Amino acid sequence: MEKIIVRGGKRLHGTVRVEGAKNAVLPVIAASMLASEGESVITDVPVLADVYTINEVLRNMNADVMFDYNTVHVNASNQLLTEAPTEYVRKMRASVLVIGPLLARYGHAKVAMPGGCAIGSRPIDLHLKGFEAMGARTHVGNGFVELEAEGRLHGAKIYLDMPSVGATENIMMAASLAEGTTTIENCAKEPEIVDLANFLNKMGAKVVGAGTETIRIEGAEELHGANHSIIPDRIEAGTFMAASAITGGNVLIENAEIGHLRSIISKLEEMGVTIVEEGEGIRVLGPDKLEATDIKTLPHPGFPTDMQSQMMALMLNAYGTSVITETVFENRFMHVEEFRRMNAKMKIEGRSVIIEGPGELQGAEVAATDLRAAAALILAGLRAEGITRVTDLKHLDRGYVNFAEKLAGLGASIERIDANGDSVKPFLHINDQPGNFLAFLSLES
Ligand SMILES: CC(=O)N[C@H]1[C@@H](OP(=O)(O)OP(=O)(O)OC[C@H]2O[C@@H](n3ccc(=O)[nH]c3=O)[C@H](O)[C@@H]2O)O[C@H](CO)[C@@H](O)[C@@H]1O
Ligand SMILES: C=C(OP(=O)(O)O)C(=O)O
Repeated sequence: MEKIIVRGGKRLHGTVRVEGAKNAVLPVIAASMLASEGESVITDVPVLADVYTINEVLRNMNADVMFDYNTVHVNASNQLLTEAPTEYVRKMRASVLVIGPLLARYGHAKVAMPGGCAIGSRPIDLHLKGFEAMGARTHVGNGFVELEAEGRLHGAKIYLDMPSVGATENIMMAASLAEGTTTIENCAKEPEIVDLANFLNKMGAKVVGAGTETIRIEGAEELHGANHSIIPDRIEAGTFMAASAITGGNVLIENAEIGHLRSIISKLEEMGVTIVEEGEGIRVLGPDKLEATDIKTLPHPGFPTDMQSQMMALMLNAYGTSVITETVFENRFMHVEEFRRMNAKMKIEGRSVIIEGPGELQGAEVAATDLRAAAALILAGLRAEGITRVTDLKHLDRGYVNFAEKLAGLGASIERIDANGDSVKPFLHINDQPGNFLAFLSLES
């Protein structure tokens, strides 16, 4: 099993560049299946396990997909299969995003029911309600969800009980090819929603209002391939901001979009971190002493749940009492137990964690319980006394490109090793043709 070994105590300094956003590229690749003619060329694509997974999902449904360095080419003009391959759907929940495009284009989609995961039960009832309002019939059974529509989907007025990112994206994609106008009220407002809307519009769709509480989509007769470059990853940016802050460092984060990072910046400033906007990005200067603060995760523009565990690592080192309240997912505190192995003192009360800081974090062997927990444990290791070993790195590889390498480039004492204790080379992207996916997975932790 691969591990990341961190020796705490180094202040980070230098420059790091943020990749394209995982949570933007996955829906954009799914949306490329809506094009009945032409190729989509998607640039600034991060080389992540999740991107390989969605590419493989599309290939298994008969789309031509090529991943060359940071560019994905999709040609979906072939007749596509309407059943998504279960082995890949199981790897990644975002695979449910193929339902909207398939249903809109062919009136049929069958996908394995995504189960819960380490952060909560994560149902897809809001996606299904939206499709039903547009004329689809849904059948859930034997571990699958199957949707069928007679003829074209029709536009509908859809109100989401909560602003689900995935439901907003899935419904937006389906509505882009439906007959008539769809409105989605109380929709998600994340920057990744805006990025998807921009891509759909380049494909010939008519989507207005993305980034606000109501999106209006006028369905088009057909859509074509388009060129699109993916927005920077605000969660990767936030994670490196936290890394600089926790080590009292001085790091310039290039390609960070400040407008997407307001809630994170505001909390870091409350903790005594200095943030300076520079031409090339955002400079983050960590203080000698972090101050306690409180955080409540919320849909955008509130504080993102995907930064909750990284901020917890900071709070463990902050002076005073901090409280984190998680309102988006009902079970996103699995990392608390792992932090405790590092001597962290914290108490879970319902949906909140109370931290009396600063603790004296000690290095330990800890397991990444999910993607962001993996990053958070590494951040804690940067500040802990002694050596921290982080296992279960398959989670990390879903969402961070060469994370250990990038931190080492900033001066961290960090190394990724394999089961024999040999150093693992950073992942160099290979031209991703069918089959190379397995080469990537062989790097598996
Ligand atoms: C690939 C991707 O973009 N993933 C992001 C996306 O996940 P995802 O799209 O799955 O997250 P949602 O916004 O849909 O989920 C938010 C909440 O709504 C609930 N819900 C959602 C759909 C539904 O039909 N019914 C329902 O009850 C979920 O269980 C959760 O409690 O947004 C999350 C919230 O910002 C982020 O943490 C994930 O990183
Ligand atoms: C929860 C996350 O992703 P996903 O929805 O793909 O599990 C994440 O990016 O932190």
